[in-house]
Amino acid sequence: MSGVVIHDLRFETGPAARRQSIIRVDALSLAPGQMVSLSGNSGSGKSTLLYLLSGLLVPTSGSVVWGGTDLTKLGEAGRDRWRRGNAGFVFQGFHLIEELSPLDNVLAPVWFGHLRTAKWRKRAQELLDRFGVPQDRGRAGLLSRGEQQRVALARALIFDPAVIFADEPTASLDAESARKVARALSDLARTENRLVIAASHDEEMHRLADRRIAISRGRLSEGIPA
Ligand SMILES: Nc1ncnc2c1ncn2[C@@H]1O[C@H](COP(=O)(O)OP(=O)(O)OP(=O)(O)O)[C@@H](O)[C@H]1O
Repeated sequence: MSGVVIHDLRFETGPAARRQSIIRVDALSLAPGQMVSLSGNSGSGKSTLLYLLSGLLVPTSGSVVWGGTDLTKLGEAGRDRWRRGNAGFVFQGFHLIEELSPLDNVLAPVWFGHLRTAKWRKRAQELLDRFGVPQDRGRAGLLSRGEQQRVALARALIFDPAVIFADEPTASLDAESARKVARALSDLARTENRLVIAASHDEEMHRLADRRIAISRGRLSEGIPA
């Protein structure tokens, strides 16, 4: 995976007479091995850009090319396939199945993909160990919020994705847990050559980022976040 190259990306909403530009990026490329943070006020377009980059949203025009694959040329099934093979997701609200154990949460993508659990169990355990998640407390809902987000990180990594999309990954955590998650994301980029793209309001995330992109009303600028 050689990162992403974007050209003339536009995302607009509303009827023709009242067209509203939500995202407008003339050119941008993001290389692997980096954590890229997206900052900006609420409603500036951070999540929309993540969705466009991951093919969850289709732009009005423009291209999003990942290592030669233009997501905008693929249908929904093709984009799903690309995500399964290449992308992991981390969200502010964890999106765990609280009734299941941490291990079963990490294995959930394996079940949804109709793959053999036995083959993935060891990797799931190793990922939980790596992030220091206790596995002796029953269901995931009983873990602290920081631990829950680390389970979500382990789950995002189960298929060894080249890119991780994180939407406000530290927003609902206390300062210490937030620092741990921010450092883990930065490590995943720098030491494992993944591309981490994180929308965040958290200064620590921006401080640890290799590239900082500020968004204001859907337009990007690089450097010190707003
Ligand atoms: N499909 C859509 N139709 C209409 N408006 C949309 C659509 N998608 C996004 N928007 C608008 O685009 C703007 C950007 O939203 P987005 O969620 O990307 O902002 P954000 O920077 O992630 O905000 P926050 O920090 O609050 O999560 C908002 O005004 C939102 O209402």
